Amino acid sequence: MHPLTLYAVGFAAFGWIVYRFAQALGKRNAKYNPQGLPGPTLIPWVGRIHDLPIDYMWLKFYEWSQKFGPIYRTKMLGANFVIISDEDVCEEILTKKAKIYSDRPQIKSLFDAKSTYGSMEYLPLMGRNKYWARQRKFTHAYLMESTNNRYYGIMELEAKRWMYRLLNEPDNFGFSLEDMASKVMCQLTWDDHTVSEQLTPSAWGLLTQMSPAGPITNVLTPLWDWVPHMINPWKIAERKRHDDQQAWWMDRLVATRKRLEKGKQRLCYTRTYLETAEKSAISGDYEASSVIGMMALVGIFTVAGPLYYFLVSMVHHPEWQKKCQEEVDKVCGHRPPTLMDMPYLPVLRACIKETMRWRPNVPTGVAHELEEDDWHKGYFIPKGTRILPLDYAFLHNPVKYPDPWNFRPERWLEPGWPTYNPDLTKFPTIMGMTSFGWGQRQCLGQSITRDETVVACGALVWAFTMKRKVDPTTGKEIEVSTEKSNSLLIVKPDPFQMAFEPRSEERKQQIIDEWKAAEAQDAEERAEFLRAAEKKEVLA
Ligand code: HEM
Repeated sequence: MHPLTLYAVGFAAFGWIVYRFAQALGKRNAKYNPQGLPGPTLIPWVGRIHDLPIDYMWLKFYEWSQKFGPIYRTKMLGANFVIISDEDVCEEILTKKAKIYSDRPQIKSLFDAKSTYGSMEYLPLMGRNKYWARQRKFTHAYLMESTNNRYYGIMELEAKRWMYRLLNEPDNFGFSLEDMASKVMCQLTWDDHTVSEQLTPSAWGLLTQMSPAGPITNVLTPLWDWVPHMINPWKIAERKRHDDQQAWWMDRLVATRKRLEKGKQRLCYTRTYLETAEKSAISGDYEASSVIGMMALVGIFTVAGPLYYFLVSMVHHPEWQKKCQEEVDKVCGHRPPTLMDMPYLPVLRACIKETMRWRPNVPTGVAHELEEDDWHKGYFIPKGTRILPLDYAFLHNPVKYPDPWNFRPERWLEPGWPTYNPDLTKFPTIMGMTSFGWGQRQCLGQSITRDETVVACGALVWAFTMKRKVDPTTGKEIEVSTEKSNSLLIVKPDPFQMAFEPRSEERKQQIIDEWKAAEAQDAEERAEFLRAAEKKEVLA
C-alpha cells in the first residue's frame, strides 16, 4: 500500500476511535447534562471552548444570549454552565431558589478555594458551608458597624489625601486611585494606612489567580491536576503566593494585638475581633486574620473599577461633569462633599450609577453552583451546574435602559425614563444593582461602595476639571478609550492618560488647605490617643 494511503487509513481509524469514545462519553454523561435548554453546539466533554475568547469573554456570552435567549446552556471541559441574561429569570432561580443555588464552583488554581477541607480563607469563593455562614455574618456585622458610624471620617480623610496627590502627581493617578481605595480598607481593618502598598499587590495576586484570564490552569484544568506537584510550576507559584498572603494577614493581626496589649491600638476591625474573640463564632486567630484580610482585599479593585470609569465618563461627557460641579458647588461651596451631603447630590449619584451601568466592572457576574438536580420551567439543570448571571446583559437591556450603549445619567433624573424615581433625596442609588449579585451570595459591600464613590467622585468634581491630555509633541488631544480593559473577573480600564486641572487658583489652594488640615487633625488625634495610653501605662 502507498504510504500516503496508509496514513489516510490510520488517520481515519484514529478519528473514528476518538469519535466513538466521545460519543460514549456523551451518552454516559447525558444524565448529567442540562436538558431542553438552547445553546451552542457542543463537542462532547470539551463543550464549547474553541471560540470562547479568554479576553472580553462576556461579549461572547452576550452574543450567544442574543441568539439563544435569556437562559441557555454551554459546557467547558466537562463543566456545565447555564448563562442567564434576564433579571427576572435570575430572580426566579438565584433568589427564589437560593437554598440550592448558592454554592460556588471550585476555582482550579487556588488550593481549597471553596474551603471544603476547612482552610477558611476566601469568603467570596467559599462553598455554602459553615465557614461561609459564620464569616458572612461576621463581615456583614463589621461593615454595617462602620457604615453606621460613617467610617469614622476615614473616607473624607482619604479623599482629601487623594486630591492632594492628584494635584502634585497627576500622571500617577492610577496608582493614587487604587491606593486611596486600599488605604480606606487598611484604616478600617488595621487602623494603619501605611500598609496599603502591600495590600494592593496582595489583592491583585488573588484577583489574577481566581480569574479565568489568570493562570492557564483555570482554563486548561487538567494541567493543574495531572502535572505532579513537585514539578508543577502553577502549584509551586500558587503555594508561594498563598503562603505569603496568609503570613502577611497574620502579621497584621499579631501587630495589632501587640499594640492593643499596650493599650495603644485605636478602633479597627482587628481590635474589635481581639476584644470580643470569646463571643465570636470565628474559630481563632487564623480564621480571623483571613476573614479580616479578605475584607480588606475585596474593597480595593471592586471600588477602583467605578472610580476609573467615572474618570472616563467625565472626560467623555464634559456636560455632565459641569452639572456635577455646579451641584457640588451649590451644596458644599468651598469644601469637598461629605457623606452628610449625599441626599442633596442626585446628579452626582446619577453619574456614578450610570457609570456603573454603562461600564460594569464585574461584567460576567460571579458564578453560583447548583447543589442538587433541579427543573426550571421544564428544563432539567443537573447538580453541579455553574450559573452565570451575565451582568453585562442585564445592564444593557434596552427595555429597562433605553439607549443602553450610551452614557445617559438623565435616565435616573427625569420622568419618562423607566428607571426614574421621583424621590431624588434617596434615588438614584447603586444599592440593589444587579452588579452586586444575587440571593444568599449578594455582595456585602454595597453601602461602602455607595459611600466611597460619592465621597471620592464628589471630591474629584469639586477639585478638578477632568479632561483629555494634550500631547506636547503633536499638540493633539490623547484619546481615552471607553472600550479597552483587562479581562479579569473584576475589570478595570487599560492604563490611559488624562489631565486633572484644578478648577481655579483658589480651588488649588483649598485642595492643599483641606488636606493639610485633615492630616494635622489625624496626626493630633493619633498622638492624643497615644498620650492617653501612655498616661494610663504610667498610672497602672
Ligand atoms: C462596585 C463595587 C462592587 C461590586 C460590583 C461587587 C460585586 C460583587 C458580586 C457580583 C459578588 C458576588 C455576588 C453573587 O455571587 O451573586 C460580590 C460578593 C461579595 N462582595 Fe462585592 N462588590 C463590590 C464591592 C465590594 C466591597 C467594597 C466589599 C467589601 C469591602 C465587597 C464585599 C463582598 C463580599 C464579602 C462578597 C462575598 C459574599 C458571599 O459570597 O456571600 N464587595 N460582590
